[in-house]
Amino acid sequence: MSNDRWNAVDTYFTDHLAPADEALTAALEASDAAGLPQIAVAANQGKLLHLLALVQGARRILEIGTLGAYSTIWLARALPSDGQLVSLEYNPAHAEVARANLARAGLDKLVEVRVGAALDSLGALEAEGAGPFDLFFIDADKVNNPNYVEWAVKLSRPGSLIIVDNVVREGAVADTASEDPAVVATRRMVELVGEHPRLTATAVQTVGVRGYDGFLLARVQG
Ligand SMILES: C[S@@+](CC[C@H](N)C(=O)[O-])C[C@H]1O[C@@H](n2cnc3c(N)ncnc32)[C@H](O)[C@@H]1O
Ligand SMILES: [Mg+2]
Repeated sequence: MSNDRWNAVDTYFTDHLAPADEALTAALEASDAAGLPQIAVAANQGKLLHLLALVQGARRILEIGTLGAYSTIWLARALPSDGQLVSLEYNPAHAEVARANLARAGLDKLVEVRVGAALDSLGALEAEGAGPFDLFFIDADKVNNPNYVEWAVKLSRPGSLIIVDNVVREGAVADTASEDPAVVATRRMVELVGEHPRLTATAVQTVGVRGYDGFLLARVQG
């Protein structure tokens, strides 16, 4: 089946179930204008994040990898008015675009974008006694995915959800011989999750406007 077919189906679903609005469109346009890479989640994936946060009744969300805050907007829109989302971003230029996009979306009071290497910010969050978070969206440098999952468990409560994006690596995740650091780390993360005594999880392959990919969903048990 061709990418054209995947795109057409994604567009059909998105038009009917996850239509763009002014703030989402403006966020993507501002991200493009600032030269950010076009690697945000697709609209229907953003809506899935939104729905997962709603189903979870999430009040506190931690995102690792902000880019222009497109996924952040979908997630933050599921929060109650006293909710909080912390999004960790390494690149100050990305964070600047993200903050402007969040302000335009009216979400700047709910969302804090923290600049720095996520591993440093996660340490700082723990030291501050932040958490527990109800939902984690991990979508940054893939080589650190095992570390990010460990941190998510540390900052979780029983029942927290952990979503890890882009786990398929164009199918290479099943390649035991791959030496690609992102693939090796993703495999380590999947196996860590599978063996973790406090996690129950699955992973799903997806196709669509972002090509062939997939995500992992885990729940922290008691
Ligand atoms: C795939 S993009 C995030 C996309 C965003 N979640 C969305 O779907 O709209 C990954 C982001 O992670 C950031 N990043 C890369 N390494 C990082 C690190 N060590 N700590 C924090 N952020 C990092 C990149 O600068 C980039 O903005
Ligand atoms: Mg992603």
